[in-house]
Amino acid sequence: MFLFWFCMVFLNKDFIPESKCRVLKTMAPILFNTMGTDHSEYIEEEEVHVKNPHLDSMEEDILYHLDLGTKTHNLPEMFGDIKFVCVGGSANRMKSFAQFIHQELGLPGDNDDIRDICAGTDRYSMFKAGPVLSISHGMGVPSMSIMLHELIKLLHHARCRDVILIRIGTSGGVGLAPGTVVVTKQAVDCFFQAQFEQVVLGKVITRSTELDKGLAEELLANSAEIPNLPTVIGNTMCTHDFYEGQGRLDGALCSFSTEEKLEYLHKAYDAGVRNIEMESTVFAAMCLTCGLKAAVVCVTLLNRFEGDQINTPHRLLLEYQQRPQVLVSHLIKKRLGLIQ
Ligand SMILES: O=P(O)(O)O[C@H]1O[C@H](CO)[C@@H](O)[C@H]1O
Ligand SMILES: O=c1cc[nH]c(=O)[nH]1
Repeated sequence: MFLFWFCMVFLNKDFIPESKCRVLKTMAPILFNTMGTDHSEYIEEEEVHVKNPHLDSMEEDILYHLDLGTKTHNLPEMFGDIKFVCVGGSANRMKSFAQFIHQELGLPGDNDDIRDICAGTDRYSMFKAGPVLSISHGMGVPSMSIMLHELIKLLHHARCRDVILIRIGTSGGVGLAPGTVVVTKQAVDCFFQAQFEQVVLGKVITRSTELDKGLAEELLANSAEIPNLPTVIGNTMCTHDFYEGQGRLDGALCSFSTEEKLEYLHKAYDAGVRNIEMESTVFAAMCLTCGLKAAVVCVTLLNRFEGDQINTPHRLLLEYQQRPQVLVSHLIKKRLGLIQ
């Protein structure tokens, strides 16, 4: 009880500077986690909700594709302090993001020592830097969905609280200059609807893909504080294919004309779509259902009104990929009170 009142007094904004207050507020749930459950009466914290009644009766939960489990690993000890989870398609990108954020947060130790927590499987890669978890999800909805099932259970078993999830990805731009960062307003399907359809036992279940508005606005406001980071807010279309599914003329198959392609992309633009990628709807839907605040931040690699092939030099592509990382790192540092 002493610890509780100590923290309540100490977290009072009038008592200490705002920057320190934010760091302590971030740490407070970790302190409170060690104190039993009654603190929830006093401090509002968002738990990670799994929506599966069967989980409670399972003696052990094996997170097969992450090579982790509730009996083999002490998940609260390994992950209980996680506050930010960043996900992206490629293992290398997520490793360099973990190294980058390690450096940006001024964490102790050498960022070359950051190891892949999921090294026992080659399905996904996961890296931890202080309160930040960085995980790869592969390409497409099924790959993202499997990773998210296991990640959300992991956060639940680890008793994490107040976690936000951000996808940092790449995309095709619609009417935007290559290199523009798009903060997603709404994740929409290929009919421009803000919904995700999952077939369960032969029936279609439709889930909302609403993202956290406050978080998207915060990211957009943060982008204005960073030089050379052209950023817009707009809808992101999620497709189940990179080629025909995104109206490309350069796949192994193509059943439409250039005019039909452009007509579709213009319709998408008129519906508010500013970029196209392949995971945002399932990401948004699963996070929303489980009470997790989520955002999607993708850089555009090309303007789809002008072409389909990604012929940007490799060096420039790498620089573009870093832009969502720079923006998200800025947000994390601000939230932790490390910058004003
Ligand atoms: O840049 P990432 O996160 O890999 O995502 C985008 O790139 C892949 C296609 O090249 C798709 O997975 C698409 O969503
Ligand atoms: O055009 C693009 C570029 C990256 N990722 C996509 O899904 N589409």
